[in-house]
Amino acid sequence: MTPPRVLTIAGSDSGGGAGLQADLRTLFACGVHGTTAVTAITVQNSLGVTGFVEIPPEVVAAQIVAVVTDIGVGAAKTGMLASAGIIEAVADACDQVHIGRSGAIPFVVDPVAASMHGDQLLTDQALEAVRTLLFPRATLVTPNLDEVRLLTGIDVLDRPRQRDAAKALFDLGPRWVLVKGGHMWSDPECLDLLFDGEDFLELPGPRYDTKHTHGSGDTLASSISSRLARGEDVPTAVRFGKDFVVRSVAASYPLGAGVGPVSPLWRLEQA
Ligand SMILES: Nc1ncnc2c1ncn2[C@@H]1O[C@H](COP(=O)(O)OP(=O)(O)OP(=O)(O)O)[C@@H](O)[C@H]1O
Ligand SMILES: Cc1ncc(COP(=O)(O)O)c(N)n1
Repeated sequence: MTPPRVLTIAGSDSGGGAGLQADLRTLFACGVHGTTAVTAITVQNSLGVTGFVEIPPEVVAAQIVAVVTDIGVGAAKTGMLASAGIIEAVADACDQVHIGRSGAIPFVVDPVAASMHGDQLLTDQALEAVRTLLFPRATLVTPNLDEVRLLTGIDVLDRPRQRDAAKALFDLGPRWVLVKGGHMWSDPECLDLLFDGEDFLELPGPRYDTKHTHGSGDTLASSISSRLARGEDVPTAVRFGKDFVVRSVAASYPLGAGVGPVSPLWRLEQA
């Protein structure tokens, strides 16, 4: 039987820890067929990103239309989008194939701005395109605290500010906001906060003492997308994703001389 399908619109990480490689690994472990619209090719290893080339915007758009019109899609997610030109092309292509709030297909926007080493993966000019073109189309946005600061100017240092940030992000137009708490270094837990414009849902989790968390954001957004593609509602899919990423951080491993990746392989070992 054909499994559910999820489209990831993301960059390639040559080290295999994050980006579309992490997405495909996670989708496979979640029993979903993953398709890709590649946005950029990074030169990357466990020590960081030393460069990237962008894929021409029209080629990114053509990949989206090609896979959705033939293979179909139950949910789509974004990762690294690199430039305003690519974001504009993604927004147009998504409208064309009914991905996002105006269409029927759930759209998870992970507004990746930088790698965990601090290497920039999105131009400064593109932030405005994320705000005005992507957020209003999104079913769910999943920023980390650095991305929250870039998008809203709010420096989240504690849980009350995390709530303020969720409200400010909701005002940009997404249906749901998930403010991830992995970068709230003073917190002994990793608390992610889901907001629908009225109610908050707290998703507490442990903070494992490991530096090997490369790809945790991609793993979270992809595992959530895998459940949205099965027709689950957002809170149910987000609860699944949080549990999935926590287990994947617990199963992370060292790789190279720097930061190793989280691993969704625990799920296959359980099968
Ligand atoms: N050390 C940790 N132990 C357990 N869970 C973690 C840890 N670090 C992050 N997480 C969880 O992983 C997910 C991603 O969190 P984070 O806030 O780090 O996003 P991110 O910066 O986009 O991830 P990354 O840049 O590492 O891909 C969240 O659900 C967060 O709570
Ligand atoms: C191609 C690509 N996409 C996303 C990330 C973010 O992942 P992380 O924050 O773990 O470095 C990355 N490093 N590379």
